[in-house]
Amino acid sequence: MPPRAVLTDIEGTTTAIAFVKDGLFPFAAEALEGFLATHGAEPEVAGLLAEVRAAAPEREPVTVLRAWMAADSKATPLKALQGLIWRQGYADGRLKGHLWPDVAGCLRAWAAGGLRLAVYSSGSVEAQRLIFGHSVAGDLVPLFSGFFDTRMGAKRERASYDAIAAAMGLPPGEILFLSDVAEELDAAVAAGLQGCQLVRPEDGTVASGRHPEARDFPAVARRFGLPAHSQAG
Ligand SMILES: CSCCC(=O)C(=O)COP(=O)(O)O
Ligand SMILES: [Mg+2]
Repeated sequence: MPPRAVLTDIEGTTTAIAFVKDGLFPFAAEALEGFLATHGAEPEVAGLLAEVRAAAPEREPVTVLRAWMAADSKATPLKALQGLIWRQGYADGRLKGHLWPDVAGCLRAWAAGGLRLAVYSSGSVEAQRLIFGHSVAGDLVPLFSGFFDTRMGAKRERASYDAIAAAMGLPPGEILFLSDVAEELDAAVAAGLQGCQLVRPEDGTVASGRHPEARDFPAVARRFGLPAHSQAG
């Protein structure tokens, strides 16, 4: 059945892994203490620090956050704080959201063709809106009708995809999930979604052999009968 909606991952799927690991993560790491000193008492930040304390009550929150960063943990309060720190960098132009050149044209063509588009990333909803809102291809946020992060559950858990399909109001089988990570696709397919692994050799991703594969978004379109991408980018 041709998909009626596309749910996409970000890192490794729409966006270079290097942009996240060598750009976004160090930006947040360098700014962490200064950000907490300036904004730590604000309700949103204080609430996230309370979540950190609840997760690891025996240590200082900043120590826990540093350990999570070092481990590339997908802990929800860390991802939310990173999103808040990146906001300033996108606003003043120090950050520009990377997208592979094949991505924006396809997203525009798919939305114009009537597909519903949504994002599911370990990056917070704020971070998702920032990367697509300040992308190298312009503001793509209006193309999306849903943004989902780890508040829906972990990306390798089937229940997260059950919850996202319910939130999108579509039968799971009508949603195509795109990711570079086979374990995320395993969970999505277990929930009944269709899945396709983005295997971008220039990003170092490796095919699992367990899912349909595509090297870029036009190849996804060909494989799943989606509208062809626009040359306008
Ligand atoms: C929203 S851009 C930052 C992505 C991020 O923080 C991350 O941990 C990567 O997660 P993804 O689920 O997009 O692979
Ligand atoms: Mg990914």
